[in-house]
Amino acid sequence: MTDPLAAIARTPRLLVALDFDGTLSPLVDEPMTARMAPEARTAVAALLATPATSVSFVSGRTLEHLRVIAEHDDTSAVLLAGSHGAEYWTPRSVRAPKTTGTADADALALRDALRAEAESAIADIEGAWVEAKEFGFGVHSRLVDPAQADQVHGRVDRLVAARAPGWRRRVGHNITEFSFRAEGKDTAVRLLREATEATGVLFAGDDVTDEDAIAALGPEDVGVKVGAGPTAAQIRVDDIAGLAALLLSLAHLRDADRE
Ligand SMILES: O=P(O)(O)OC[C@H]1O[C@H](O[C@H]2O[C@H](CO)[C@@H](O)[C@H](O)[C@H]2O)[C@H](O)[C@@H](O)[C@@H]1O
Repeated sequence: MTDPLAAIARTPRLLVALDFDGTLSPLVDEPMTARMAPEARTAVAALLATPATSVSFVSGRTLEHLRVIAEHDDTSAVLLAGSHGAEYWTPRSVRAPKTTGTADADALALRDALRAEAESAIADIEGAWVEAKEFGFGVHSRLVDPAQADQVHGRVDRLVAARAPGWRRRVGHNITEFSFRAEGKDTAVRLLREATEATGVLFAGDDVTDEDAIAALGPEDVGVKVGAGPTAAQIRVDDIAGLAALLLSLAHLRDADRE
């Protein structure tokens, strides 16, 4: 049987698309303090130094927040997809993907109103909080007594179902997210593939929302699941360190193929 890593290493133009939280960065209580693990940082740098290879972070984070936690600036070669594929940043050498979704004044007003209502709905539950996001918001329960977590998410689920039934709902690690934009990480991979003219994509992620991207990969691509849980990925690694080792191997294989 063909080794999927060795096969993708030989693709002429490679895109390595990586989820951020839980994949490159350990999960932490305060989301804005999340940073890439040192071994993940080393592996990303190795891939960026490899010919004909693009690296992208594909995150549910608002683009502005992703740039902070990824310690990313305008000199960076890493492409970014934020808000689950609704926002992009690319270096000057790569044409930025065009999205078709909108954010008109009515949608933004509803976002702000529902976020305030969600905050009121869970205000009595210790540790529960609402993260403001570009196209919606996220409801966090990481710091909530586990016996009350269902209540937190249930209250806001009912609120959004009644007031914004067309919004997209996503579940992740101790979070429920709501967005008036429908893009998913599958959209991100499609648009980034076009932008980078990639002939093959390796996507890695740890959470349910990453499965949108993994399920949409083609036969030439490779999906990597980080940690436990159901997946359509061909490869599973135990944790961030395991992924970093795999990415480093990919960089070495790709370099070796070119010698
Ligand atoms: O797509 P990702 O890069 O994995 O982002 C998904 C969400 O990540 C953040 O929440 C998660 O990480 C937090 C920091 O480690 C953690 O406190 C929280 O429990 C996790 O759900 C982020 O806050 C969300 O906006 C992202 O959508």
